[in-house]
Amino acid sequence: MTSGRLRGWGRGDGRVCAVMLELEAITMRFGGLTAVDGCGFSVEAGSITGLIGPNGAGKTTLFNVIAGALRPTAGAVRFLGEAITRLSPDARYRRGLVRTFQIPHEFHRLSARENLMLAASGQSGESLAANWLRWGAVRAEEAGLRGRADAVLDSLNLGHVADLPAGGLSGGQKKLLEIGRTMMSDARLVLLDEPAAGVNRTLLRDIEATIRRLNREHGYTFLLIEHDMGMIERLCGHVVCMAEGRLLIEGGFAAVRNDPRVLEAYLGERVPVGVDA
Ligand SMILES: Nc1ncnc2c1ncn2[C@@H]1O[C@H](COP(=O)(O)OP(=O)(O)OP(=O)(O)O)[C@@H](O)[C@H]1O
Repeated sequence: MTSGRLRGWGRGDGRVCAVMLELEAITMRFGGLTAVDGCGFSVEAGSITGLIGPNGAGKTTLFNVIAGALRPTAGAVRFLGEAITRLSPDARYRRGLVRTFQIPHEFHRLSARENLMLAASGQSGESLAANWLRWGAVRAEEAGLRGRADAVLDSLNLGHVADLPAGGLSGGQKKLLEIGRTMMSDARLVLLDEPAAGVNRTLLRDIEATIRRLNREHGYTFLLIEHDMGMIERLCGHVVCMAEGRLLIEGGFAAVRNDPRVLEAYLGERVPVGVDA
């Protein structure tokens, strides 16, 4: 069962880009350790692409390079046809490249609703001058944001925790809140880091349904790191497998699952669910 619907994105210059993200020979070294070693692949617009690989394969490091938290030692990142390797994480976020974290990064004292309102980029309430000069407009915008945050919370079945401090939510609810934050931004590509980790079965289904809905109805493209192969199989039309910093194989889930190199890469680890030993 795949999403994998191709959808081009207007680039603003009248052309349509079918490739959302291109990684060209990315290398990331930490001192003497090469965490990512000449890794390159593309993510198609409208796809849900899975990034798998054994522990230490370099997946999270690659996410950090894509999101701009790390400047690669070598290689280039292109987003919607534009080189973004030197852009800050903020500039990437404003272009619609949004990431979530394996361990959610909520503001734990703020309510779930306030966390979402903060995620909406570019509201005039952020500017002191705007607060003084256009008080009425700012208030109206805040009311609009509040309504949008409540609608997002409702759609994630989190309406009942809107006023609670985000720090008190369960692990799964925090993951949903992270996805909710992407819904408050103008996301085009969402990088999801282990959305299934530590989440119970019911919430896992909610998270999967949300990802599928955002992909189909809102046109979000997803690149997701996940060790839960059931989730990868159910969601991802395309799978990329890394090992020891390199691209090992990419393709449909079944082809990747049955590739002997993948089984060998996972040797010595718990063979992932869905991969026949
Ligand atoms: N900031 C850092 N400084 C030094 N080494 C690092 C740093 N970040 C990651 N590494 C190393 O780079 C390698 C790749 O780590 P990374 O976290 O990217 O792997 P991963 O595929 O995401 O693993 P996992 O599935 O276990 O989360 C590991 O050997 C790790 O110890």
